[in-house]
Amino acid sequence: MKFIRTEIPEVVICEPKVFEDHRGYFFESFSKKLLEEFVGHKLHFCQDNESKSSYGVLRGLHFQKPPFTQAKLVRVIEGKILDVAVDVRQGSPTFGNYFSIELSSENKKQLFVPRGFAHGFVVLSSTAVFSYKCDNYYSPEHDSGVLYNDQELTIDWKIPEQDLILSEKDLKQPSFKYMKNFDFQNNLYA
Ligand SMILES: Cc1cn([C@H]2C[C@H](O)[C@@H](COP(=O)(O)OP(=O)(O)O[C@H]3O[C@@H](C)C(=O)[C@@H](O)[C@H]3O)O2)c(=O)[nH]c1=O
Repeated sequence: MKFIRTEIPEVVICEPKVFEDHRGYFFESFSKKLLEEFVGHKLHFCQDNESKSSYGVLRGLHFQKPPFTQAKLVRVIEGKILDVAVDVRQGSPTFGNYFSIELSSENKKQLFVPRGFAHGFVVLSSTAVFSYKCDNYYSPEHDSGVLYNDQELTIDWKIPEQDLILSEKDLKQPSFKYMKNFDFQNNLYA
């Protein structure tokens, strides 16, 4: 597994080593030890999620409020997406910055999205199956988000606005300027 820091250093691209032969392919999709060594702290992934979406579906931008903040390790099993992580840690040198990357079943790249980031993705292929690990359990009471097309964030979602399909919830997410000063620091890692 190769790990690459992005321009937001805590956001890490993970590139598995893929072994191909006449039967197909094999790769280690997750190694707790290697990822912990690279990020420099323990990770306690406790919930795995999967969703399937069609072209233009945009899920996000989501995060859970303390004390249920979540780090995520995300990947694509089928299809292609643009994955986006926004730094919502007030006081961070990259507060309000975002990192985006294409993840696909073909390139097999994964993204480590730390706690204190809002996360979302849009589907670029006809369908996509998205799979991810979380290091905290789902807590609907702590579910929160930021509007995908917030004027301050100016995220390039790479597909025409008229093709986007969002949930009612995501169409009504608050704008970034209402982002509260959540205490992510004290909820970073156990
Ligand atoms: C996220 C989640 C949802 N649900 C339920 C709640 C709801 O009825 C249904 C669909 O929920 P949502 O609309 O929030 O699903 P979705 O929009 O796919 O939410 C996900 O989006 C991506 C971008 C993320 O980063 C994830 O952490 C998660 O927030 O599934 C759970 O039971 N457990 C979970 O962990």
